Amino acid sequence: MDSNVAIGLGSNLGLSGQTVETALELLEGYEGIRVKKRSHWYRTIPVGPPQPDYINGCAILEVTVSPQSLLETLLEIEKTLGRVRGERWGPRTLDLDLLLFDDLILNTPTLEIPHPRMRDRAFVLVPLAEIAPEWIDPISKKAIAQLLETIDQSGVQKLTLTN
Ligand SMILES: Nc1ncnc2c1ncn2[C@@H]1O[C@H](COP(=O)(O)OP(=O)(O)OP(=O)(O)O)[C@@H](O)[C@H]1O
Ligand SMILES: Nc1nc2c(c(=O)[nH]1)N=C(CO)CN2
Repeated sequence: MDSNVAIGLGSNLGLSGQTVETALELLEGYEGIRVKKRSHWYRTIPVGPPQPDYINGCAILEVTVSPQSLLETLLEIEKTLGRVRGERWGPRTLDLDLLLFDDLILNTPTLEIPHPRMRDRAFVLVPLAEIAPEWIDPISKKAIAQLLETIDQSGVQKLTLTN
């Protein structure tokens, strides 16, 4: 059975625009993963310690793999594209977050779904609302478009030259 998954992509080191594009291409190359929809890319003000602006976006995948297996794939792509783990919420060449997996709620030591911080993050909700405004977050029971209404979006700016 196919599952619908939302992921978030982010980068603020190196050639960020290229890196996030390549991440989507690599994902398409995996058995059991298809990229169904993608948002525009956005320039976003960093949340956390002072660091360069990010490029952020979201994609909807159709998958036949398990949540854990998908997480492993995301971590593998982060590694392939040069991510070195630094400080928490610090700069990175690529960050791939698993945001939503159907209407699943999962809490394991290595994987939490929905992503626990997605509801507070304009850099997630703005691109996600572009491609999945009606998707209901199973924790808050609110649609993504509704969650977006409650947060400050001023740090998120659509990039018009790409995508
Ligand atoms: N929904 C999820 N998506 C991605 N990683 C997750 C998720 N839930 C738990 N993790 C775990 O979080 C670990 C560390 O993630 P990471 O270093 O990307 O955190 P971060 O990007 O600094 O912070 P944040 O999670 O706030 O975006 C991953 O190795 C993974 O095991
Ligand atoms: N704007 C923005 N800020 C961040 C981001 C991100 O992707 N975009 N990721 C972080 C670590 O998860 C910390 N801060």
